[in-house]
Amino acid sequence: MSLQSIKYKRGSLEILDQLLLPVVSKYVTVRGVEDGWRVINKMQVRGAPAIAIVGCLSLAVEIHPEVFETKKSLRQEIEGKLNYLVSARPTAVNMKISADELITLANDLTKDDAISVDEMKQRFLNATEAMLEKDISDNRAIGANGAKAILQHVADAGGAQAAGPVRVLTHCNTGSLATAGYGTALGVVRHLSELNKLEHVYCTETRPYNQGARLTAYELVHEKLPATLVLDSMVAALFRVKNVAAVVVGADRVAANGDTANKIGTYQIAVVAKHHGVPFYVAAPLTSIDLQIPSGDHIIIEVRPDREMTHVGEHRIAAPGINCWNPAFDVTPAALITGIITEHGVFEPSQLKAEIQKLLQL
Ligand SMILES: CSC[C@@H](O)[C@@H](O)C(=O)COP(=O)(O)O
Repeated sequence: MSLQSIKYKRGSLEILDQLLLPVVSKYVTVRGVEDGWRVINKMQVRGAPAIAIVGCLSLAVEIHPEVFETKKSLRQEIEGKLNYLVSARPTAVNMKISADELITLANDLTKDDAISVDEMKQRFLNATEAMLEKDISDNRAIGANGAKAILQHVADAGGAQAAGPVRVLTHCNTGSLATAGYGTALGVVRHLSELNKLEHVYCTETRPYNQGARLTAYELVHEKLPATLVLDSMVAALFRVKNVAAVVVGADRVAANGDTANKIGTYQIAVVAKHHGVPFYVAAPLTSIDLQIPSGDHIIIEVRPDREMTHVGEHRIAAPGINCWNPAFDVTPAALITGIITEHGVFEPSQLKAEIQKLLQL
């Protein structure tokens, strides 16, 4: 059974505290929006899809016992609190996209005279809860599409791994812990394994928060997948000697031109992959794609506290007094990206906007 980062039933929400993993496995109760904002901001829950789902469900558990006199008061609460939740972490777009969708729903229901305030609340709860199932089914589709694309690329290129199984590299954590389940980039790895086409997966440590060493490694060991941890500084050496067939990473925000913000260190892996001729894939659900911004220059990069660099847990590792720069994400230019793997297919960055507009009939 895969790990469960989010436990929800109507009126009750718990998240697996990712600050304590892999040493302690403990669930934290999220009683409402204040708790939701805090667990996202402190990174007790993290990963773009999980941030959005926990944020929206924190509002669902808050609203569940409340009684609203009017649809207008319910709508105001939904809009105000969702916009507040968007401010917990700025780079990932999923929370913003989900908030906008739910606010639109609340506005439509407010205008519809045939719907009572109680029905409006039920419809809002149903829409929020549907995010859990949808995320898992999207991830399964991403896994299948990504595995197919990687195997096809390897077959087209010929060479040692032409018939698979393949060796892949991933960065940060994009698995069950970062989503409602299955994972995005890690879903691709999982699907390769289900096809018996995964020879080995390498995961980076992902300094400074160590999502790779603490979380991805934990998931890979849990799933008994053939995996090896490498330090972030080892990627070039790894490509030189280990015959890696592809890189697959997640995304926090993909701009309309395909530029992709993801965990700090992603950009340098893409540069090194280009040098070695290794295809570089981004796995992202449509909820991570921001067609409102033309390029990655418009993405706000979250800068995290120095302490995440200077300390590991309570232990100081950096010289006291040194200045720190700690951006949590970087932007990989579209030119370095082979394909963007979505639940609807794999798109070249230059085709992304047109393909999605076609899908959404914009
Ligand atoms: C499916 S998770 C995709 C991204 O959110 C992931 O790659 C990442 O960068 C996570 O960053 P984090 O700071 O741990 O929230």
